[in-house]
Amino acid sequence: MLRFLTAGESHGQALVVVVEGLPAGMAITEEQIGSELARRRLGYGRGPRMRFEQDRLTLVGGIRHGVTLGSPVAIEIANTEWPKWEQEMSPAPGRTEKPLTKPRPGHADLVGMQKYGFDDARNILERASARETAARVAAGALAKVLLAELGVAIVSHVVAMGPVTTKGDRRPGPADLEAVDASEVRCFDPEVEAAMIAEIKAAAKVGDSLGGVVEVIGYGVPVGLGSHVHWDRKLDGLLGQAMLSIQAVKGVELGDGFDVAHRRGSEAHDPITWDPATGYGRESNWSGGLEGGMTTGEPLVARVAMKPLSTLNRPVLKTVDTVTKEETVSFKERTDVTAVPAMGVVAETMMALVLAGEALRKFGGDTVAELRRNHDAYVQSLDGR
Ligand SMILES: Cc1cc2nc3c(=O)[nH]c(=O)nc-3n(C[C@H](O)[C@H](O)[C@H](O)COP(=O)(O)O)c2cc1C
Ligand SMILES: C=C(O[C@@H]1CC(C(=O)O)=C[C@@H](OP(=O)(O)O)[C@H]1O)C(=O)O
Repeated sequence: MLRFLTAGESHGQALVVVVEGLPAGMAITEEQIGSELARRRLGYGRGPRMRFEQDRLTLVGGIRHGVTLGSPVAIEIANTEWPKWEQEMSPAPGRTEKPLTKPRPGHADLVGMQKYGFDDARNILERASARETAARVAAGALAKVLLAELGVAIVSHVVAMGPVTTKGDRRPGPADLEAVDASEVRCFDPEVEAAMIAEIKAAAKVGDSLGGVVEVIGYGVPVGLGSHVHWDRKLDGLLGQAMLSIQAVKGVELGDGFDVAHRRGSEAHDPITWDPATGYGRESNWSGGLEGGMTTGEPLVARVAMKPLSTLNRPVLKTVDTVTKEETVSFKERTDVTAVPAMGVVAETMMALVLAGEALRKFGGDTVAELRRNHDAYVQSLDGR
């Protein structure tokens, strides 16, 4: 079993993540984690904060001389902006002189203030903020290393930015990841990429924000991760929860998802094939690599929809001042216009963490060699089955 916990506030001193359940003997470098963190910060439309703030990484425990020990791995991501925020975010008793009292519609501000009994929205938004996803991505980097040992690779790309969508259904493979990363919007098609950038520019010009859709694909996933036997073991359910836990994600589609609902059964299910050399296969992959809550061995495909960000650079969204109860508007001078490309990297992370957890559940092992041996023996045993 793989567990992880994150802690820390957006403008706090640091984020911390503890990952428990990784086998011993996994080779891990700070650079691997750092490069995943860097990928998450990128993307056209990200706000100014991404330019001046840096993630300062420290491997606190669980890794010695570049190898996991089998003990919990603890990672700290220090915030280089902390000196500027030390007073505002101090854990010592005291109060901020000016509490934030104009909650933004669509953010966690108002409901959080009501639920947790605060009169300062900062007590809520600091934790609701997607800065927390940096800690998840650090954990996801470890999960990706584990999955690579089993021949699993995860790729994501942006398929919609606001109204601009990709044409056709060409999917990047593992070898295309570098090309996708080289795109400022993580879109595989240069023509559509240009239209997406134009759309972001247009939204930014009028102080508005954009959402979009990302496709995440898991390659090399073995047959039989997840299970049909109980609701909370179904991989579709685990993936749905993991993706929907990402800030501003409002929809998840597995395989052809909503589209299959409009087809007849004869055009909705992937015909099963048999090849003496490669065993069972599917003629198509409308199911997105999932049947009965288990992976089929076909690419695992999830599409993840993000709403337009709720902080706007233009004062248009109506709200109420929680002190005076007077109508006012919510706006801020600094926000991302869109974070869809960054969300794609977070979605890869969530798929990696779910798959790594299920791989450990199925194959077990205290060392990575044991995990690999168990995996390979199982894959071998499928020969002809
Ligand atoms: C990578 C990433 C960056 C985000 N950046 C912003 C932002 O700059 N401004 C904003 O209002 N929301 C941003 N969000 C979304 C908010 O964190 C999110 O809407 C908020 O926590 C409320 O949660 P909910 O939308 O899931 O209900 C971002 C989300 C992600 C995944
Ligand atoms: C800091 C990150 O994302 C932040 C997520 C976020 C939000 O409301 O979720 C709002 C923005 O922060 P601020 O309002 O301070 O400019 C983003 O920059 C990050 O991803 O590392």
